[in-house]
Amino acid sequence: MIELQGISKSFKVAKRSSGIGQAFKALFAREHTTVHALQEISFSIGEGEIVGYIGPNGAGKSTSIKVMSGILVPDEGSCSVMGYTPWKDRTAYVKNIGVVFGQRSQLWWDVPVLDSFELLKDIYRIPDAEYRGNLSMLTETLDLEPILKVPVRQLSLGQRMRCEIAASLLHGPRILFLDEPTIGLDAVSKLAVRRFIRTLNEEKGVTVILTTHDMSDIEALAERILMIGKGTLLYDGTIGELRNRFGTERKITVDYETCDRPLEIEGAKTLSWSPERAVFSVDTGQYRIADLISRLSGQIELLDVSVEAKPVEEMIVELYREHRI
Ligand SMILES: Nc1ncnc2c1ncn2[C@@H]1O[C@H](COP(=O)(O)OP(=O)(O)OP(=O)(O)O)[C@@H](O)[C@H]1O
Repeated sequence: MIELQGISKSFKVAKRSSGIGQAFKALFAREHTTVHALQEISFSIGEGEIVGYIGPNGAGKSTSIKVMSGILVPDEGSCSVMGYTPWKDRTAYVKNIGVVFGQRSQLWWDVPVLDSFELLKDIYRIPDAEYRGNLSMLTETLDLEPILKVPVRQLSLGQRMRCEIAASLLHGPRILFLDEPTIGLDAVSKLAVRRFIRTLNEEKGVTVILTTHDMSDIEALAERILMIGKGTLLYDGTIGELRNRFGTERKITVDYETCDRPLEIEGAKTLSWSPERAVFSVDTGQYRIADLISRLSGQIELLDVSVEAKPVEEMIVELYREHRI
């Protein structure tokens, strides 16, 4: 559905010098530097996938989204999305995609949300019946009824984001590009946005490309991760593969009434112990967690047990460190 082959994009940026003398000189001979935002990026994404596109600040994520959505023309390489070259066949192409930039609005600030939607209906030339069907589905699933008549500038960030997502889907696109859609949202709004994206993907088969710095977004939504750093693609794999790459260690925390001696279980290394709680580390490649818990419960009455893998956030930080980005 999406195919990028050797995409590169550079920006020429004017050098800023300090001091009045330097600024005067720059009026006549401005110096430039080149920022290589994307360097020979290649990947393909299949229909119905949800892909997490991650990387540290300035890695090239937004530039990639802009190339894929046809806003930017790359210097080199080819990009085909549903058979279109995004920056060439723009008018026909944008009917097939939805784009949300979390940091920027596509809604008109001073008019009620519904008026913005009507304008988008005209811009995208959405047939009446299709518009009404999509609007009613989006109003219900994103709980927009109470805010449809409110001007955008009066909305909270969470309310606005739900409207932005609806706006990007009014024309029923097959692909949705989301650039930091949960930035600044509270926990409840984040969960609502994630639930909606998941349902959209499962029920309508919409392909989703999601950039975010929030690794819990990635964990909740993306099966596959593309990681970019300094303009280069550094990792392409599933979260499961990432977990295996970082080992099969799991942390087991057990709570019990009281126990006056450290518990010892074959196959588990004790990380910490107190009369009410013990924490073990287990290699699940060698020992089954169920066996360890059953051995523990044979020794002591357990009140609570939790099993944790290394958080995705930590794995990603290690991956960034490995690649020195
Ligand atoms: N219009 C532009 N003019 C000059 N430089 C740009 C422009 N757009 C992006 N860049 C540079 O290209 C590089 C990649 O930027 P990009 O916005 O794609 O990163 P990002 O991964 O989305 O970062 P962030 O997570 O901070 O949003 C950065 O060094 C940025 O300064």
